[in-house]
Amino acid sequence: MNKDKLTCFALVGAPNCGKTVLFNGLTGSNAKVANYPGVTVERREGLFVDDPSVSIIDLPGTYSLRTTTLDEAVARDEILGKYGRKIDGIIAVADATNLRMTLRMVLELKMLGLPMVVSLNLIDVARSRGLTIDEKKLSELLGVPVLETVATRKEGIRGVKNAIANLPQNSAGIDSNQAAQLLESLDSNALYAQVEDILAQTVKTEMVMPKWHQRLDRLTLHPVWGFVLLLLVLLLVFQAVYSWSEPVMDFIEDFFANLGEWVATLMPEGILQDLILNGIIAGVGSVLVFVPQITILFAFILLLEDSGYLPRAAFLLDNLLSTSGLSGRAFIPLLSSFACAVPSVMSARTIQDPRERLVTIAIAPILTCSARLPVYALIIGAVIPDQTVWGIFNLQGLVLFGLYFIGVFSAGLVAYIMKRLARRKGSIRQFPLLMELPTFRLPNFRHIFSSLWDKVKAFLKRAGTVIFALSVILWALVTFPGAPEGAAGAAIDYSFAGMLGSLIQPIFAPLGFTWQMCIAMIPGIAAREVVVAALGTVYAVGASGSEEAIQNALVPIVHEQWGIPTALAFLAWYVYAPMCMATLAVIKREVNSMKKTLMIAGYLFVLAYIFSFVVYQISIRIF
Ligand SMILES: Nc1nc2c(ncn2[C@@H]2O[C@H](COP(=O)(O)OP(=O)(O)OP(=O)(O)O)[C@@H](O)[C@H]2O)c(=O)[nH]1
Ligand SMILES: [Mg+2]
Repeated sequence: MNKDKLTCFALVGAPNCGKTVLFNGLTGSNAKVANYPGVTVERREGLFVDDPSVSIIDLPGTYSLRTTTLDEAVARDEILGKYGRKIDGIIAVADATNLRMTLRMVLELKMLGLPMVVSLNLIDVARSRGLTIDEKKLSELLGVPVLETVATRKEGIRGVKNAIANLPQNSAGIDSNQAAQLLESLDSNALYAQVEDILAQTVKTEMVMPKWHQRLDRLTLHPVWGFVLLLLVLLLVFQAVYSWSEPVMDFIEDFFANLGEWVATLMPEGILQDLILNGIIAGVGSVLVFVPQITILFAFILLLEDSGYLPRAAFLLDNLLSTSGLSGRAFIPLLSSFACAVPSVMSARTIQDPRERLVTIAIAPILTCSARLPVYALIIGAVIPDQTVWGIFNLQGLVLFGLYFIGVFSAGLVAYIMKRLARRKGSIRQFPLLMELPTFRLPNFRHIFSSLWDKVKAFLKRAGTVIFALSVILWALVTFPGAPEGAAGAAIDYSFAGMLGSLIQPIFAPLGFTWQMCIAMIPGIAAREVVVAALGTVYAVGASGSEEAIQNALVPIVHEQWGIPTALAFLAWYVYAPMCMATLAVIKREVNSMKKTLMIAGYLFVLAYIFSFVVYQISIRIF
């Protein structure tokens, strides 16, 4: 269908009131949802399930149409039709637990004169806290349909769908200049008075927070115990990533070893067998082994996101972050970089101050993303003994925690240095952290399982596509051309990859990197976890017999061939290495400057080199 002919309805409302859950329900999409403000930062469009001639647009949350941050501006501009799309109507989502905050926006929207329905969402939470709202009266006062909904349980969605179907489909729209002027001329005091008046007539009882909620709030925001709790939570996550994943990882490893042996008995020796065994199984298998760890990490991130704990941690860290020139506002974008730097760089749009936003974007790639987990896990598995320390901690888990900590610490340090530089230029402005604290909620397990499955599926899909393809290409590069007749060295030395590796290796020799590592780092530019797959392929082909290659998983190879200093230097390299095309591309898009992007990539590269060099030089003297 021609896009211009679609009727467009936009979902508008305060942050964290459930717009995206509703959007997913109305369009059958699965956009990201989490329990903190500022999750959606870009517009997203989907077709209405009941009527494909209607398009629904999900927008970032905004408290008012007069806005300050980039993500909020997206919402306002969309409504005003500045993106060239006329909006035919508004689905306003109101947070029933916090009507005061939401109503002002609803009134502003009403002034624009667009057809509108109001979804009074989170009504389950409001009720459980003893709040009663007279929905009929509210609808009467606002002059638009108001429907109670529990978006997460799809309650009341039918009503919203019907109301949408009954909206006039081709409204005249609004004149964006006129609307902008109208918004400018609004009298805030009069609006507030109107909100209070509506509240007085519709809200019958006060909301009482349950005791457990108050206690949990006090604990999580406590200046000392709050930190202890945060530390314990993080420690638990890394311990779990290690200890809980072990049995499944062993199982997957065995599975690929058996698969390899089985394939070897099925096929005659030769080039095809070599491709399947050493190219595909060694490459893809060595990455798939990490699925359990990634799953556990994501499960924890999702749990933390859904419970309402994260923004409290942001408040706790506001002071600490401010010493480095950032505010608690940077916390959530930065936290999401533990999953991946790409959404993290995008969610920096919620930061008002442009400089703070740039700094946040610049340090996001230092924080350990989940694609680095396989690299860390491989090397830790090879050089750090699997011991219990102080009775409860797994040493490998502790080292992993340490690596994450180095990431966090370095990010803080870099931000601090950037702040000093900025101050010299006299351009620092700090906005206090003003963020709505969402209420704690029992995580919605259906949502967690389905999001988790989406993430795991995405990882598997990458293994089946990008990683598969790169493994095959790399296999070809390490296999051809074959060794000349009567050659003395190993065949791989004469291959294209061998030649390329020896060419690059001198640059990395001071860091103790072998040429195999240099080769593996090249496809790793596409995505960090590919490094592990590439190492799998390079070492499998390099091994003398295919039998040996199948049985030798990567861990013992690294253990025997690299030596501790090289392994540690490689770990150090990956703490900073800017080698991820997707991140650089999104940084380029968000900062909109090639120069800044190159500067960010450059400083990360230099840091990686220096840190790795220092680690190598120190450890060859120790080990
Ligand atoms: N109990 C309950 N939880 C809900 C309801 N609607 C949404 N949620 C939860 O509220 C949180 C926020 O939902 P989102 O859909 O991400 O909110 P949003 O309005 O899109 O937020 P932003 O994109 O940040 O503006 C999530 O944790 C949802 O699971 C509801 O009706 N009842
Ligand atoms: Mg959203």
